[in-house]
Amino acid sequence: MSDTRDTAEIGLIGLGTMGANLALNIAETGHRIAVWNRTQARTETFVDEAGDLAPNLVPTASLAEFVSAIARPRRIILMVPAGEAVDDQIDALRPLLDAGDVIVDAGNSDWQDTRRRTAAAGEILYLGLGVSGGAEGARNGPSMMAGGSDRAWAALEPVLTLIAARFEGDPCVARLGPDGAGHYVKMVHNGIEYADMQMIAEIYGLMRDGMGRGAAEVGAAFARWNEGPLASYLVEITAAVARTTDPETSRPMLDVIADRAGQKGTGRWTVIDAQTRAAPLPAVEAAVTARVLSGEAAARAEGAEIFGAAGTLDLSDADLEGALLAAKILAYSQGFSLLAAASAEEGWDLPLPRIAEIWRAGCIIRSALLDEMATALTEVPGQRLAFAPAFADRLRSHLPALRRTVAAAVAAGLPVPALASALGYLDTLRQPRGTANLIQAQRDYFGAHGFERVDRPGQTGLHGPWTDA
Ligand SMILES: NC(=O)C1=CN([C@@H]2O[C@H](COP(=O)(O)OP(=O)(O)OC[C@H]3O[C@@H](n4cnc5c(N)ncnc54)[C@H](OP(=O)(O)O)[C@@H]3O)[C@@H](O)[C@H]2O)C=CC1
Ligand SMILES: O=C(CO)[C@H](O)[C@H](O)COP(=O)(O)O
Repeated sequence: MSDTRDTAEIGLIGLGTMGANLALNIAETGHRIAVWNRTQARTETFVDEAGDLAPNLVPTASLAEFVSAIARPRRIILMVPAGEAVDDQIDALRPLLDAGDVIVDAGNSDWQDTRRRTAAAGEILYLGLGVSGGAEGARNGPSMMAGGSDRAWAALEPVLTLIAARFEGDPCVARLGPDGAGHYVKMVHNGIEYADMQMIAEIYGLMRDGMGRGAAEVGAAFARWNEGPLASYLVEITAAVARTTDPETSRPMLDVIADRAGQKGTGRWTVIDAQTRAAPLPAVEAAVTARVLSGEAAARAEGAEIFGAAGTLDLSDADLEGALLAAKILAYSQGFSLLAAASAEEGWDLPLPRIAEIWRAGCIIRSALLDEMATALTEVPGQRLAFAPAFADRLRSHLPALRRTVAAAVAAGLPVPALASALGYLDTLRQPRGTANLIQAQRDYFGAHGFERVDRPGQTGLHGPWTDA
């Protein structure tokens, strides 16, 4: 390739689904961007197909050429799979970089890896950047959650602001805290995404299996709901996929796709992290479990043989819409509660209203509700979103629909684990005297674990006068 020294303002490594689109997005802002990909043929195809944007791309054939093509201080975005690939890429880059250069990890890295890499970066600056929006978002405007030092952020803020999605002119990007804070928020975003997708899938299952509706009818219902308070990217794409026909068989696409969902890890990480902080997200747990059980096709077939088929449902569209809305609010509320817990524990001071704001456009969980959530989180900082007056009102209106839907599904034997868990979460939070007194009695009975009495608050380690069972 020709001499490219210092000809680019920024660089990007990893021209896969996200990296290629992000590079084109940056090129479109007028920035010249150097690109390098492990498999060189991909770089060549990428530039060949870049059309009018090709003059702003600086293809490079080696890592050394890539680094020398970028003006100093260098800004280098990594868009490669999380884990070993990121460490390997940093190790390969490090000897080629100078103090003050910035590495940006824009993949879905584990936030603790980002914390470790930030600490090890020395004179190289490090920014952990959660990017949401899939291929379309990366190309036309993602939502981005940054974690790192002020210096690292200052180096990237101008270009990230230019490429970000905008909600009424407000760019959907922010520095949310130091080191792993950005990747942490992206992880929780993905946890909410899992719950949102699972709840939508459960509503689809009720329509398909309990109400005998075909994919086109399902698509029409989601399209209608997307005009109301449920308006969101995930509801919109659900309507689109349900209405798509397989060109090979002329059957609905949904009917030809195997019912086995994959996962890369962020949902599972969210659940594990939440449990370690005693800030559980049952709706996300249910969604992760459902993805795992979706892989148990043989067991599900055997279960159907042993226990028989599910029954039918008598529910209105209004019930299904209200159920999805209430459960969705509860899932987002659980996510924000986890962010609040992590913020306090890690000393991050996460700006929860700003997080809701930068999720209003560009990201996979964007939803009409997020603008209202940003306001609610500003008005009642630290409060559970579900208890904020605007959302408590919405929940009071739609909980009867969620109850009718869950009750009917349970009675018919149709699985609604995420919808039911959202309801169980709220019902637990509205039970002034819970049932953990019995748990404590049992623990004391079998293991002398002790309990506290209601009439002697603060005095712990008391034991019961248990007799043999
Ligand atoms: N797809 C999505 O919707 C989203 C993905 N992400 C995250 O973005 C990151 C990239 O994802 P995506 O673009 O989908 O992935 P792809 O699989 O499409 O692309 C991966 C890219 O990384 C390169 N790569 C893979 N392994 C290595 C390695 N060991 N060393 C150097 N380069 C490597 C590949 O190069 P090669 O051509 O040689 O294989 C390719 O360019 C991931 O962390 C993902 O979780 C974040 C948000 C959304
Ligand atoms: O980050 C994303 C969206 O926000 C990625 O698409 C991610 O891969 C989704 O997670 P999973 O693959 O586990 O479904």
